[in-house]
Amino acid sequence: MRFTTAFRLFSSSSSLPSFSIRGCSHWISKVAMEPNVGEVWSSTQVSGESIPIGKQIFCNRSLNMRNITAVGFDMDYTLAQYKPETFEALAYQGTIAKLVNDLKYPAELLKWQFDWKYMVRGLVLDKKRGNILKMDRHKYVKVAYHGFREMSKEEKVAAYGSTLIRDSFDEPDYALIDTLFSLAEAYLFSQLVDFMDKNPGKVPAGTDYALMYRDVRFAVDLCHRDGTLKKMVALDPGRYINEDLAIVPMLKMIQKSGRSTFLVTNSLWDYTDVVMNFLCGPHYQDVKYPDNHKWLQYFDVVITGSSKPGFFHDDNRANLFQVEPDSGKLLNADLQIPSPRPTVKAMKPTHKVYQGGNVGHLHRLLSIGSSSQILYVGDHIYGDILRSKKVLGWRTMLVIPELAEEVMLLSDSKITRKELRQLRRDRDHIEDKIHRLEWSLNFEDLKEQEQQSLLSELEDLRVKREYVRKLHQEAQRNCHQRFHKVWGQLMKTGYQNSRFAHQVERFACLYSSQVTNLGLYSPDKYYRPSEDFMPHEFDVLGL
Ligand SMILES: Nc1nc2c(ncn2[C@@H]2O[C@H](COP(=O)(O)O)[C@@H](O)[C@H]2O)c(=O)[nH]1
Ligand SMILES: [Mg+2]
Repeated sequence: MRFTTAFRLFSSSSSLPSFSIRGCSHWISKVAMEPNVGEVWSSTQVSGESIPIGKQIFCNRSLNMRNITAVGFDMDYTLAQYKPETFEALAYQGTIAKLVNDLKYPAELLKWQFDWKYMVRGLVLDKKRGNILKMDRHKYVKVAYHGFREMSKEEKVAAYGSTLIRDSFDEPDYALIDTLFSLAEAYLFSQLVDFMDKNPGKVPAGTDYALMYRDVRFAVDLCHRDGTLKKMVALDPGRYINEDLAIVPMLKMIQKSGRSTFLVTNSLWDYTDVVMNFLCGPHYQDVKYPDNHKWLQYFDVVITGSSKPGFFHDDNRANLFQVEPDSGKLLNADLQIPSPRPTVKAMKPTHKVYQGGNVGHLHRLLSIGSSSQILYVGDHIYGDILRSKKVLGWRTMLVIPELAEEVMLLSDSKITRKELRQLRRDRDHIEDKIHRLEWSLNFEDLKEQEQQSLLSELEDLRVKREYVRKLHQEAQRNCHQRFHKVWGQLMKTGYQNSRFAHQVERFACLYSSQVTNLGLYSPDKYYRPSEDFMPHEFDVLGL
């Protein structure tokens, strides 16, 4: 048997009192006694008969919950919704501090401010060119900024317009902003690009955009690993995480329906315990028992330090450790999980907290016969959703907090969108007319008078076309800016689905703004997708 420890988070620092898991109780009881500041992210109350649009669960691929026997959750940005204005700001400040103190960037960076609303998910950073891109589902770059300067159409075409060499826009030359954790680093990268362009002598010698990105990535990574973020969250979770009163009722509902529940998070045990204690209690009534890991009762299996997406790989040979919740000690657990025996229904394991391992371990711990019996809810397309669905065949639900606002704005933009579509049709109509006139003028045997009349009509139409083109462009810009001043609608780029939307469509069976929206539907719900339409069907059916 091998003993080691899970106390990486708090034990590495000397600047704050060194905590043990038991030691955390002093701030837990503080949290328990003092009301949490800030808004409640969601509650169990939904007024009215129907589910408000911002809380609905949308379905890409039909999913009958009756076939699901285990529901699993990611923790960070899924169950725990961080407040970007404090949490991402903390990551931003911590990263700058490391750039200045460890990597010798100029001290004036310490005065920089973070606009947490500027960056959005789904963007792509071009590390070499210092550009931030938004593209459509065909990977055509539609919006592009160099630092904070909008690129002209000509610049975009020069950098990304080649139709012969289609770029994949993937690592290593590009970085995907596919988790909310990346917003601060993307913003800082843009600031540094601007800064270097204006002050080439002020950055360390030999620095280019790609190197700057690497420095930022290194510093962000360190903030997540050395406790810069986690110690602060542990001291005052309510400052960084939205309280969510609907989590416990949702978990209870799933358990009551006879399904297993599990948690698979990349966070280590001590931090997981901090966050889950905050989300699930102990609350005020439990002040006497603040450190009892009460939240564990809502899960059958908890896997921390899972190293997703590697956790989902078949060839992952990571050892599985049992975690002793009170002490945080690790015990090698690989040998103690029974192999699956299809004829004998395995007993539920008495121990439930683990670290590491792989998906095979989890299936055995849950006695899962078929991977399609699992629904996993996460926030990260690559870390949580893509591999679990594509390779394992798990059913998936993606949490997209931005969706709540997006659907509200979408609903407000109905009239504008109708007008936009009409302008587009007008333009098409004029262009077709122009084509017919040009055809007649070129290929038909016309009399002089007829020719003059067609030429004059053609001239009028060309003026009209320009007028409608400008109207359409203006209306499109207004619509774009109503969603986000710079990047527009999360799920669209012009008339096409955005690259992010395309990924959601391909990899998430379900998607919704909050994990707790699951609690608003029957645990036996049959989720059905909406009908698909091809472009010709829109016209023929008048949609
Ligand atoms: N070392 C790094 N850790 C990171 C980074 N970005 C996020 N994180 C940490 O991952 C987990 C996510 O947990 P999950 O519940 O969503 O699986 C959390 O502990 C984050 O702090 C990073 O860039 N480097
Ligand atoms: Mg997560």
